[in-house]
Amino acid sequence: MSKVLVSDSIDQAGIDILSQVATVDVKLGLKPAELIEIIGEYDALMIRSSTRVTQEIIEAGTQLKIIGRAGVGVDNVDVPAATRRGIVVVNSPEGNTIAAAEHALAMILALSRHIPDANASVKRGAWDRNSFVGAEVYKKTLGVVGLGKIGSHVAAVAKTMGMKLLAYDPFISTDRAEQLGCQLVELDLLFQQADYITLHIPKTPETTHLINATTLAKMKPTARIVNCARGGIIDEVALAAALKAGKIGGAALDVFESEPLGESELRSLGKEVILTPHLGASTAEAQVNVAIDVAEQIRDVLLGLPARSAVNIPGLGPDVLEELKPYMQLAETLGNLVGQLAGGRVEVLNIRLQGELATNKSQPLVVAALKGLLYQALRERVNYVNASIEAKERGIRVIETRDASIRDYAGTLHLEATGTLGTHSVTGALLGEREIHLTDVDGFPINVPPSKYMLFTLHRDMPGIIGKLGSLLGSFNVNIASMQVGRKIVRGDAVMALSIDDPLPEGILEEIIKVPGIRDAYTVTL
Ligand SMILES: NC(=O)C1=CN([C@@H]2O[C@H](COP(=O)(O)OP(=O)(O)OC[C@H]3O[C@@H](n4cnc5c(N)ncnc54)[C@H](O)[C@@H]3O)[C@@H](O)[C@H]2O)C=CC1
Ligand SMILES: O=C(O)C(=O)COP(=O)(O)O
Repeated sequence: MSKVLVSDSIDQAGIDILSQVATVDVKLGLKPAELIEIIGEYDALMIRSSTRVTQEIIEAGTQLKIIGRAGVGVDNVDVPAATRRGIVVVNSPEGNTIAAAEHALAMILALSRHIPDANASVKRGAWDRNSFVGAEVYKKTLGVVGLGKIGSHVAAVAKTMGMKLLAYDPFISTDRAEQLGCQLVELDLLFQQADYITLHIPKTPETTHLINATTLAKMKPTARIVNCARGGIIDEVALAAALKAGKIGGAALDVFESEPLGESELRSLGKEVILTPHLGASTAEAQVNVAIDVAEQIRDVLLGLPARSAVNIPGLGPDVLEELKPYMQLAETLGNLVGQLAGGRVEVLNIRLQGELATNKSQPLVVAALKGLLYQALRERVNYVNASIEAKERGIRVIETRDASIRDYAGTLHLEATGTLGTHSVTGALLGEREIHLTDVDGFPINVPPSKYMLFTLHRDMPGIIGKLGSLLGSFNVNIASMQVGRKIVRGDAVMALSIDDPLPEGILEEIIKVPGIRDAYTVTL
């Protein structure tokens, strides 16, 4: 019989499901060393946010087949390490959406009416009505950062309270935002105009310390900020300083850079600050939902069936996978590339299967292309199972075509993304030992294997331009691994594709665009 270790507090409904197929041990509050010592005995690990599943733990889990996160965020799991070891990581993407959204809404109202401090004062025996005069949310502006599942529900409820809604989410279409009654705006405008700011984004390298001394300085002195998403999106030291200096009006935090919250200036602040111990998902309903959702997936995987919300393994049959895997990798790379060239909010994705590929099953390739396209928005949380739904929810229209007559390579895949910043296209093929090659960028023929860090320029084909770009990159200590120019006519427009050894330093793109003859430049990380 399989063995499952439950190392965080999970609703009994989940334990009951697991017990149908496995011996279940519930061991809460294990220290990392204790977990490492025992994890080798288990086939599955079920957790919430308290257990940190590090690479060391994953490597000690020699029998592990699945890690189930009874909740949304998998940032406490080293997903790449699990993937490398072939361990499926599953979560419950929707089980606690309402709970987290309602907690954020409760925070907005509690901040506005000083409910926690007023309550504490009455319980101390006082009857002080003057210290707790609040503010109404009616007709105030709410800035929603991240208009995904939780952000959308917050927006819908806030709308019914009479709030004006601004939203920032570079991966959501204008149509989708409008359906929710939100005006999509740039982040700076949201910071300047919002009376309330609520964060509903994942923690990624781009969102870490998104709220810092500089962005706090842009907010109204009365602005109140709520974080029920992830600790670390707000720089807590900068927030405490801004609150003390009266640069913003208030803050309500459910999540912290380090949990449990240790020594913190935030604890010493008054009624303008509300702190809760990561309670967003802690409702009876959500805990039943996530426990059942994840326990069912653990049960299925232990029985050899696919999981419905795997964050790291395709939910496709092994036969299809074997045959299409190299093309799926091609589709995913092209999706990721064209999404970055398009610059964020893609509204239409055209996928054309060309040559021999035109007779193939297209669905897995479409899903893989969407997974690549959404990677910048969702990171490890987008997978082959959820990519189509996630794209649909973001209002991305997918158009699929086939053209067997295009025969410059055996089979090529062509992706064209149209977004708010224009249209870009890429084509790729598999060459030799199934090696991915880019064969066209924005209509210009090239032939380069993609690399982790790349720079593309659109320029006029004229003498000296390559040298100028090379010297400019050299002056920023950027090492070029390979370079190729694609052009249609001599001295006409051309595309340059450069593979570089490291990410491009900040500020250099602006310098590149200033080089005479260069019209545009894009940097991508694949
Ligand atoms: N406090 C708690 O107990 C809970 C916290 N959470 C957290 O709430 C957050 C949101 O969860 P969901 O709505 O379920 O996720 P979701 O994936 O449905 O939505 C996230 C949204 O953020 C957007 N986004 C990604 N990068 C962005 C960026 N740089 N700038 C602006 N928008 C960006 C995405 O396009 C997406 O629409 C996650 O961090 C999750 O871990 C979730 C449940 C409970
Ligand atoms: O689902 C999430 O992302 C959460 O943050 C909830 O965390 P928890 O399961 O309550 O420890």
